Amino acid sequence: MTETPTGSRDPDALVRRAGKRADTRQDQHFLVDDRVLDRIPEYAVETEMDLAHVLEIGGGPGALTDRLLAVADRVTVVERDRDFAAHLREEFADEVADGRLTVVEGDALDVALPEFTASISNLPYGASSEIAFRLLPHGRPMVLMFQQEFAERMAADPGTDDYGRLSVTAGHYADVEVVETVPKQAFDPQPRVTSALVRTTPREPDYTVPDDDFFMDFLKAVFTQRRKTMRNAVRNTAHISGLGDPDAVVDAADEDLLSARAGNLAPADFADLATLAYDVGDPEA
Ligand SMILES: C[S@@+](CC[C@H](N)C(=O)[O-])C[C@H]1O[C@@H](n2cnc3c(N)ncnc32)[C@H](O)[C@@H]1O
Repeated sequence: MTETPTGSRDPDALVRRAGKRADTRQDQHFLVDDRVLDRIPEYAVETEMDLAHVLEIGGGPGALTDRLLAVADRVTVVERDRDFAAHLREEFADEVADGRLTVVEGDALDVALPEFTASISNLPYGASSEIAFRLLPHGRPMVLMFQQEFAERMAADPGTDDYGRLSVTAGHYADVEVVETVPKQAFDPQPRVTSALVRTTPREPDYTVPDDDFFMDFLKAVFTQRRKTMRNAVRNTAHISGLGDPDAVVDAADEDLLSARAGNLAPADFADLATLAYDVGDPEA
């Protein structure tokens, strides 16, 4: 335990007190740059995120946990590594005793998640996509660290090289912005690639879809063949192939969409086509 006030623990000292070498096969790359660590909660505070109960995935030695405890009423941290989970309980024993910190030892893809008001995490990159798509449907604002390339694809606009299925699926749940790129040197051990912080602001989509699962399947099918026109992209996909049938009755607006390529369509366009596919395709096929 330490007497250091919450929010100013030295990240290197935390790593030493954790008494464990980072295992990069477990995605253990720890943030050791105080300036980056201090800015992360700021991205939440400046947009007035509700910090009543912050969920952190992957606490590690606890440098970010420490910053979160300084701004949040309550924090739950999920950590898969048993030794780091034990270290977090010891390092923040006062906050655990006060009920301000809960340490859940387990895999973020499996454990029951608490009701949280925001998530702020430096994600394990090996599972960052799965974890993000487990969190996004909760409809809470988030500040998350990803590999830069992934972050840029998530935030990309239609018509850009980075725009793809990831942009549309993430954008289905939230507005996504890259707020900062983070160099490798901010971590120890350093990851192989540059990182980036993403802020997500949940919103209801400005379109409707037949159902979310069908929409996600539809996007997967059309982006697998992103260089083809939509009509050709759906032709070999059994349950939506009715849409690619030249005899299918579609109105002029949808005809235009079917002649376009996925990379140039906006989310609302995909929603229109998914609705049409739902109506003309054979869901049993
Ligand atoms: C990139 S480190 C971040 C650690 C710390 N938050 C920081 O910023 O320095 C990711 C952490 O997630 C943990 N982790 C890896 N995979 C996990 C999973 N599937 N579920 C929960 N924690 C995981 C690792 O043990 C590691 O402590």
